[in-house]
Amino acid sequence: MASLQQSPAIKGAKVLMVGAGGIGCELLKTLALSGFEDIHIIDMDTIEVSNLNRQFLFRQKHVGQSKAKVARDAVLRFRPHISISSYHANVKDSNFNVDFFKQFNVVLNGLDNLDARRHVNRLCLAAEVPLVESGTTGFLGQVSVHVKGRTDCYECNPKPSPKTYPVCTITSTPSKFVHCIVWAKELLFAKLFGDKNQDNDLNVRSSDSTGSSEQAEDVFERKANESIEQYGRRIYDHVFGYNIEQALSNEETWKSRNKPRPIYSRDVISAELMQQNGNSDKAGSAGDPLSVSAMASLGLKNPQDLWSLKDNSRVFFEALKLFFGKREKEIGSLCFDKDDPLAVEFVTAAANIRAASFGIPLHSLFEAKGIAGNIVHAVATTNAIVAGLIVIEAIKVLQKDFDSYRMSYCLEHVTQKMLIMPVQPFEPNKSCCVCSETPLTLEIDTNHSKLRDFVEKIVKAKLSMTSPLIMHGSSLLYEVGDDLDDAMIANYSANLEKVLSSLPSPVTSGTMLTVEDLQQEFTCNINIKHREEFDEENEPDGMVLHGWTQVPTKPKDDDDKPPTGNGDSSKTSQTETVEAEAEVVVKINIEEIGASGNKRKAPDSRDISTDPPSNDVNEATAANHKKVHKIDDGDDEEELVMLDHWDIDTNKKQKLR
Ligand SMILES: Nc1ncnc2c1ncn2[C@@H]1O[C@H](COP(=O)(O)OP(=O)(O)OP(=O)(O)O)[C@@H](O)[C@H]1O
Ligand SMILES: [Zn+2]
Repeated sequence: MASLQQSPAIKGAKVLMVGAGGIGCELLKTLALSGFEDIHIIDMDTIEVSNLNRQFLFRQKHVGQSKAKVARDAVLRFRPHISISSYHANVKDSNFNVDFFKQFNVVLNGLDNLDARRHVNRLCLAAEVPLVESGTTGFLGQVSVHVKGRTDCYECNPKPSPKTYPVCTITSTPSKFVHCIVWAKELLFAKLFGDKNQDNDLNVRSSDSTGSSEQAEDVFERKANESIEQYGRRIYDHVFGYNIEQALSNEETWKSRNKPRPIYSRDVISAELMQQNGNSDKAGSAGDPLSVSAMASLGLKNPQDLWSLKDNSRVFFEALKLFFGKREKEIGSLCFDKDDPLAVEFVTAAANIRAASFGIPLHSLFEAKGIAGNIVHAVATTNAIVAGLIVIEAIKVLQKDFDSYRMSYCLEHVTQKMLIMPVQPFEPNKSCCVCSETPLTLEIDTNHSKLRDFVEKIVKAKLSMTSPLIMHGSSLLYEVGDDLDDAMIANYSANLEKVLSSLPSPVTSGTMLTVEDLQQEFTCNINIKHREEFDEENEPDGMVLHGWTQVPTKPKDDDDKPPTGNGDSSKTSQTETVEAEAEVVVKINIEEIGASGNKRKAPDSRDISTDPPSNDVNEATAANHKKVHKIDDGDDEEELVMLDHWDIDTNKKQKLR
């Protein structure tokens, strides 16, 4: 270490760290102790109590303060002679442009989301600064080096997309606890407490036994003069009783499935118990919404206890009562938040009651919260190992030791006698639209899709552009920027509402659009192909982008039977972001690791899934579809999306277990 600390390459290096969270805290400490003397940190967050168990540079007294600044101050206390600059800001802010990035010798990412990682990747490519990228999920971790022209870029390889479930699995035929959680948080919670105008696939048929044509929406509206107990019972009986009876009446659905059992509140909770349910005085104060808790009110203490159907029903009623009693102002604008205790209690109870109805094992609040909040518990040691690996790669980059660059994977179980698996970096993917400027193809209905749809669903959501500019030949269709005059703003706003074929410079089949992000200095050409029909379940955007390196969303659980005519699966899949942001991808084909155990031949570009074997769009897409591996979302274990070697022929799932 002493000799390393003296190395001019390290001492003279100017390093940018993005993210001062779990990995970032470890990284800053390791950089400082390894002899780095000029470190810059960007982090947009403030410190939360939940960070303190692993982000060891922070203490209780720092809660609410800037992570970047507190991390800087903490390290300067034991390395006072070095220079650390902190920026409490979003790395996507316009002042962190290519010129800003150019001043650094290497950039080190300790981020937690795809969008920011992509953004930094593009800036590093444009500024020609090497990037060391990292990620951890529980015991799994990964570090990779990206140097323009020598290795792949961060976006050369596909990334897993959020897990989605077919609507009818969620609304009608759940078979796993996670399906009940998605139903409880994205449908029931959203329906009762969220924005009334948003799309919601909850079965909203009237519960009116007289068969009147009561409007569906009314079922979830609290009626005038209806007590909260009456309202709660009506909702309960509607969603757990009446809706299940309705579903049962479709016999086809249950030919190959276990029939659910309708549950009515009167069978679970007596009128007397309902009256005594909960002690609101103990439930927390309306002035502090996050202190309000049905568990406290009911005297339920241990979040790891498994509640009975009766207890879940009590929590359901109590949580509903507390939302209306203590948090009424928020009703209509709430979104599920894993850090909102009352929301977690309600969702746990509702999911468990639904699970009981469908014969699915019930779960504790602790477990349900983990599933609902997509929580994979962070392991401080993994962060520390990954930080060490980042510094090792950074030093190689600074010493221009190209042949020694490695991607490293932290494994959960020893594999080939190793827990940390180093492999040679990939070569650049010649079809990568980011580093190889290969054009993309977009299938879209040019007569129905508006420019706004294209901007939101493709330019922002898929291409992660922050300040896009869209051109058709020399005609500018859309632009974002601070320096636009009123006439331009009005013109672009009008364009957003026009369908593509009616734009001033019409976009039709065969058009090539150029989309550019000025901040990222990233330009991308998109060939437009007119198409009219899209599969609502598999192509919910109503447009399909080809040649882009995101793994297509796998539309169905393998073990979910096809819907058998339940009738209400007409919309998009429910998005269940079990793996959405923690996108660690383990891409090792164990067999490819040579006898020495630490080498992997850099694959030729055909090995990389995003480099399809032919230019045929459909063939490439079909191949990509074959290569999607399923998250096995078993109810009681966390597993990871495994992208193995992406070999079209072998297409096998590898579990590191
Ligand atoms: N666009 C961005 N600009 C700057 N910092 C970012 C950006 N996106 C994410 N980060 C930072 O990256 C860090 C990631 O750290 P980590 O994964 O430990 O997340 P966390 O928010 O601290 O923890 P948790 O999500 O578990 O509560 C966070 O501190 C976050 O603020
Ligand atoms: Zn690339």
